[in-house]
Amino acid sequence: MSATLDSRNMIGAGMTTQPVVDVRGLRMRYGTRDVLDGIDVRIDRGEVVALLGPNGAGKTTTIEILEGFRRPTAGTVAVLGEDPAHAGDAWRARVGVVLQSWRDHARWRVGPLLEQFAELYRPFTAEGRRGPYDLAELLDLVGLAEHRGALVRSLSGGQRRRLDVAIGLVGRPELLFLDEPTTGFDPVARHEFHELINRLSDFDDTTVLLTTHDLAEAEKIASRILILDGGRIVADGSATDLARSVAGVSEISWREGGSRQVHSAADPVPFVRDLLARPGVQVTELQVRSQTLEETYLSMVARHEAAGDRHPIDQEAS
Ligand SMILES: Nc1ncnc2c1ncn2[C@@H]1O[C@H](COP(=O)(O)OP(=O)(O)OP(=O)(O)O)[C@@H](O)[C@H]1O
Repeated sequence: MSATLDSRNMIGAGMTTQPVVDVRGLRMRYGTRDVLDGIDVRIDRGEVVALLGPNGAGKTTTIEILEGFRRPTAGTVAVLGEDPAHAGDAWRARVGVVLQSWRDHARWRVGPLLEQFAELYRPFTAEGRRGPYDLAELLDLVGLAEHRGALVRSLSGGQRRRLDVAIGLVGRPELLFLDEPTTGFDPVARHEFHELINRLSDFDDTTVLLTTHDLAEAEKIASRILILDGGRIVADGSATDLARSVAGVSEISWREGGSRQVHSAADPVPFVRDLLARPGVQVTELQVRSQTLEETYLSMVARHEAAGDRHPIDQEAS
């Protein structure tokens, strides 16, 4: 083992590094269909990872396996050092889950419901862990302070989703799973949610794994992006890393002698340097626009579609 320990990976002073999520050779077959076809992923403490992919790519399946709600067909899965399929309540207390949708709790009021959940976590408050959130602090964090006494069924869709996030957070998890967390959020709620995720990872070192179809959201909050397609991870890196791996990533535009010019380059710096160094040419309105994650994503998925491995393998069809 290396003598220098990355502080993100440390479980506590003097303890060894351990990935928060360590998945090897993960396969999932539904009937005759291989939805996950050999996935290897390691996620370290404090990372905010967005899992992207087309509808049906297997994002929810992957997350449900990591949460311990689904057993994989093959592969090894360790989450916070344990196999989620066999981990007990003490492990579950360290993990927060926001599923795609909840349909129960409608007759509860927001405050008592969250207090009830907090009580479930209290017995698992270990030394060095702060235990569940205080209700007022939690309501404030998720923007529900004014709805403390409201019936759950009276909440709007976006408020209901904030409550889901609060339920996932109440035990102050070390690892938070969020499956399409911002569905139904208005732009203000979305912005506040992004700030909340940044705060959790920056100040509490919470590890976050989320799925989303909102690529601008992934670009904004995720330190790392995984793209799942055709049963495999086809891209893994920061939004900038991914953009760099797709040709012609930056668009340089400028005005010269009254006309507008546009050029694409993988690395815009040498091009801009040469452009500005040309004698007698006056360049104005110079702009360099990097490829957005949406453009990168579309290029990558199209590339895999063209390669013929877009869809999970259907054994019967082949
Ligand atoms: N319990 C199940 N039994 C059979 N097939 C299933 C089951 N759950 C999911 N699937 C199939 O597995 C594939 C992956 O589903 P999954 O929900 O994991 O995808 P996803 O990437 O989360 O999709 P979306 O973006 O639409 O939420 C889909 O083709 C789905 O129909």
